[in-house]
Amino acid sequence: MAGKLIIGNWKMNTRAQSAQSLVAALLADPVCNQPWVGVAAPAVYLAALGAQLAGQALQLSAQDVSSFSADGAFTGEVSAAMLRDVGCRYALVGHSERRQYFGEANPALLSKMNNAMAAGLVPVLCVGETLAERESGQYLEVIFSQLAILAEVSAGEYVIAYEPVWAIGTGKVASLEQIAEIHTAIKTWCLQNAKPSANIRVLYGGSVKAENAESILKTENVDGALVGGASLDAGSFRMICQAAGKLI
Ligand SMILES: O=C(CO)COP(=O)(O)O
Repeated sequence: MAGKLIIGNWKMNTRAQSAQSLVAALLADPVCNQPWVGVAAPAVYLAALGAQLAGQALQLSAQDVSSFSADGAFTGEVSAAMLRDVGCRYALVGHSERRQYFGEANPALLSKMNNAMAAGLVPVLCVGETLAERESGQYLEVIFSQLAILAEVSAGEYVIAYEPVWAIGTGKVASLEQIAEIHTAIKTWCLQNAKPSANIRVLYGGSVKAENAESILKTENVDGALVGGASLDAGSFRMICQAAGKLI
């Protein structure tokens, strides 16, 4: 499938009713009910949304996946097989909020990537530098060290999302030059170092909105977007999908 991939990351938002209403609005809209559009919903709502999305084009994503794969005594964990069982196609891995608040780091993230792919999910590995790392000029080293697990993953399909931490939820968007630089560097790094993926797609995330989506999506080596806040509003998300749809 050529073209863009748009995933809305709802983070820790919605309730059962509002989650189902949001999905119902997206399903009723041919601009959004597309196989290249997905929603990453809270784990507790995935089963209901999976049932709602059965047979539809719109895809379901988890926001995380366990680093443990076998069923067993791992209290609180949700395995890749469980996510697949309720209809997920994607799982975010290593979102900066998971790295920041839950101490997630490369060894566990490698297991998450492998478990997701083994279960038939497409993991979306999130990478990105903090403001301090950008200002110190070390941002490429930081991103390459986060990508390093891709040299070790089992071969399979995965997606990468570049989300500069300083652009998440802040309204500060990376410039198109900054985005092009990093996306090109990520693809070059992957070609040289990563296990081959079916096709390497790099999404941009960080304050993507209806107003800036088209210019970001047109930028060199940007294969889609991971949308936070704007994905909670069907109208805003629709405009982002519309911008992507024009570029397919
Ligand atoms: O973290 C993000 C998506 O995963 C980006 O969030 P915002 O679009 O709210 O900045």
